[in-house]
Amino acid sequence: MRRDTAVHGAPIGLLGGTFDPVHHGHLRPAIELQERLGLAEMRLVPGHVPPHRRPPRADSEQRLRLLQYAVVGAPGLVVDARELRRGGYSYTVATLYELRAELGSRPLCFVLGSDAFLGLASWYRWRDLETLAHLVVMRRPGHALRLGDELAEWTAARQVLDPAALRGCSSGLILFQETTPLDISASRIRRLIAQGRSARYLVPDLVWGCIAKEGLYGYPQI
Ligand SMILES: Nc1ncnc2c1ncn2[C@@H]1O[C@H](COP(=O)(O)OP(=O)(O)OP(=O)(O)O)[C@@H](O)[C@H]1O
Ligand SMILES: O=C(O)c1ccc[n+]([C@@H]2O[C@H](COP(=O)([O-])O)[C@@H](O)[C@H]2O)c1
Repeated sequence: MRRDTAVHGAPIGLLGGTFDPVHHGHLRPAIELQERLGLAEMRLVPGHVPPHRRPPRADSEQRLRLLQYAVVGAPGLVVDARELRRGGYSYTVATLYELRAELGSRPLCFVLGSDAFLGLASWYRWRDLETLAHLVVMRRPGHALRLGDELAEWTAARQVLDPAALRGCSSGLILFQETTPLDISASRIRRLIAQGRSARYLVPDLVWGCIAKEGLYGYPQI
């Protein structure tokens, strides 16, 4: 934990994901947290090969393009493609080590949905994460937060209720946050498109346009 380190600069938020494709369920909570937590920016960090799931349907360049369309006109949201450049499995701990080396003592807030948080104890070197970043957990509709004993105990020792606490140290705290509940998932979007149905308004219009233009996820090409 780095609770005693002097910190410099406003916190930076990191929302890691497969983003296959990015959707409003990522973007609206991301911008709410960026504003509420006073983050200098919220970086969307697409993974290359996800460690804990099947490979994405769209390739890395396609998912990156969709993300770049998604953040047009949203100055608080930034795309950070380091995991795509690094290649291989996208272990969060490796990404956070890189960022910590670049950003010194600045608070880092790794944001994840409650579904991802439930699996935290299976992540690669998960106990190192607290030495590198705070964790901010957004409640995801349809995913009750029933933690196993080990994760519940670990969480209780680190949880804070006041978002301002994250600004006072570089890493090591856990904050749960309510964001606008949007029951949207990338898998549902992929399923809709594969069935020849519309996923419009679940994603930004520019993202939908790119999916259609590039024929992603089985979108019919005329
Ligand atoms: N609707 C949502 N509300 C809150 N958090 C979300 C939502 N959708 C995704 N997240 C969170 O965003 C991060 C990246 O999610 P990811 O890219 O895997 O999207 P997904 O919709 O969960 O994809 P899939 O359906 O393919 O599993 C994860 O931490 C996930 O919990
Ligand atoms: O580092 C790990 O072992 C690890 C295991 C599972 C998920 N993650 C990260 O958690 C984030 C959300 O994952 P996902 O599968 O919901 O897109 C994303 O940044 C993943 O790289 C990381």
